Amino acid sequence: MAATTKLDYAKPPPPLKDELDIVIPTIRNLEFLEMWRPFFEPYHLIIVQDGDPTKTIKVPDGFDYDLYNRNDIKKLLGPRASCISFKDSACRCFGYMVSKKKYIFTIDDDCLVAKDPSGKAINALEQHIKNLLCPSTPFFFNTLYDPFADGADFVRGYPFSLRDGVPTAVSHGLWLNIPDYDAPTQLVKPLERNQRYVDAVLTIPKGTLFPMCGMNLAFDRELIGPAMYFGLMGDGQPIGRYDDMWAGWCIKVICDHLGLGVKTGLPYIWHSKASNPFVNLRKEYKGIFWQEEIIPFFQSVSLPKDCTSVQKCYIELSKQVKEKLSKVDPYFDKLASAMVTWIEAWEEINPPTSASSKLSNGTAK
Ligand SMILES: O=c1ccn([C@@H]2O[C@H](COP(=O)(O)OP(=O)(O)O[C@H]3O[C@@H](CO)[C@H](O)[C@H]3O)[C@@H](O)[C@H]2O)c(=O)[nH]1
Ligand SMILES: [Mn+2]
Repeated sequence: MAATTKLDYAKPPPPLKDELDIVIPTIRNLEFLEMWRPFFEPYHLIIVQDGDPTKTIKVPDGFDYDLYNRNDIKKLLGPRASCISFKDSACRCFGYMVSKKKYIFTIDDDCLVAKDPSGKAINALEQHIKNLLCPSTPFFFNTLYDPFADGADFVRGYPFSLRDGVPTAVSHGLWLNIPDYDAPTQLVKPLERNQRYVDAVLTIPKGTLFPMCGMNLAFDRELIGPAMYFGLMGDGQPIGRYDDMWAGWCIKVICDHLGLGVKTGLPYIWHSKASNPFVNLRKEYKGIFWQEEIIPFFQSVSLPKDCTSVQKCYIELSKQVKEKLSKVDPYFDKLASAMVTWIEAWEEINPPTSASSKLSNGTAK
C-alpha cells in the first residue's frame, strides 16, 4: 500500500459538500441538472449566466444556487469586469472568484452522467474529490498509473523518497460520446464518438504541458485558484475556445514551480452535444497558429524563487506574456494586462486572511 494516502480508495471519499462549489457557465435552461440531482443536490451551485442578462435561466427546483449575469458581474467588479469574457464559456472563471469554498468543480450544461463499462452511473464529483484528496506524483512516473488507487501501488524501482507525492491542485476529467476536438478535427471526423473508457488516473509529469478542457474539471481553489483565469475570449476578442487551454498552460507551469500536482483521466462525463464546427473554426482560427508560438513560450517559462505564491507567480507570468508574446499579436499585450486585472479583482473579492497571507509570503509554519 502506498506510503501515505489521506484517503482509503476502497471507501467513498468524504462528500465535502460544505467545502465545494459547482460552477456552471450557461446560455441555456438547466434541465441537465435533473440527471445529476442524486450527485449534485447537496452542493451549492454558482451559475454564471452568459449573454443577454434579461433572459431568464430556468433552474430545476431543489437546488441551492447563486446566479450571476453580466449586470451582476459589472456591479461586483466595476471596471475590472472587463477581464471577464462575454459570450464565451470563459465567463465561468467569475464563479471561481466569487466562491468561498476550498474546492471547485466546473461542468458544462451539455455534459450528462456517463456509465462505466459495468453500466453503473458515474458519480464524476466523487471521483474528482478522490483525485484531489490523494497526492500526485509529478517527479517520477508510476507505470501502474495512480499508485493511490484501490488495487494499485508504487512499482519496483519507484524511489521511496518520492512516494509521499505532492498535493493535487487539479483534477481533469474526460468525456464519452462527443470528444473535445478542435474544429479542423471535428470537420474531418464529424461522426467520431469516443467510446473508449480508460480506467486510469495519471499525474501529468513535471515539465509537461497539456490541453486542459473546462467541461469536466475540478481544482483546489486555495492551492491554484488565482491562476485559473480563463482569459479574454468571445465578444470583442480575436480568439475563442482557447479559454481553458490558456488557463491550463498557466496553471501547469505554476504547479510545476510550486511543486503541486495535476491529474487527468477518470472521471468521465457524457458530452451530449457537438458545437458547430464552422463557428468553432472561426473562433479557434488564430489560436491554431498562435499556439505554435505560445507552447514554446510556456515550455521556456522560468519563475523566480521569490515567486512563493500563486498570485506572485501569476503576476510574473503576465510580465513574461507581455514581454515575449506581444510580438505575436497585440492581443497578448491586452491579455497580459487582463491577467493583472484578474488578480486585482480576485484580491478585492477575496481579501487575504492572516493565515493565507502567511502562506502567500511562504512564512506559514
Ligand atoms: O457563448 C457561450 C457559449 C456557451 N456557453 C456555455 O459554455 C458551456 C460550453 O458550451 P458548449 O457545450 O456549447 O460548447 P463546447 O464547444 O462543447 O464547449 C467546450 O469547448 C470549450 C470552449 O471553450 C469549453 O471549454 C468546453 O466547454 C455550456 O455550458 C454553455 O452553456 C457560454 O456560457 N457562453
Ligand atoms: Mn459542449
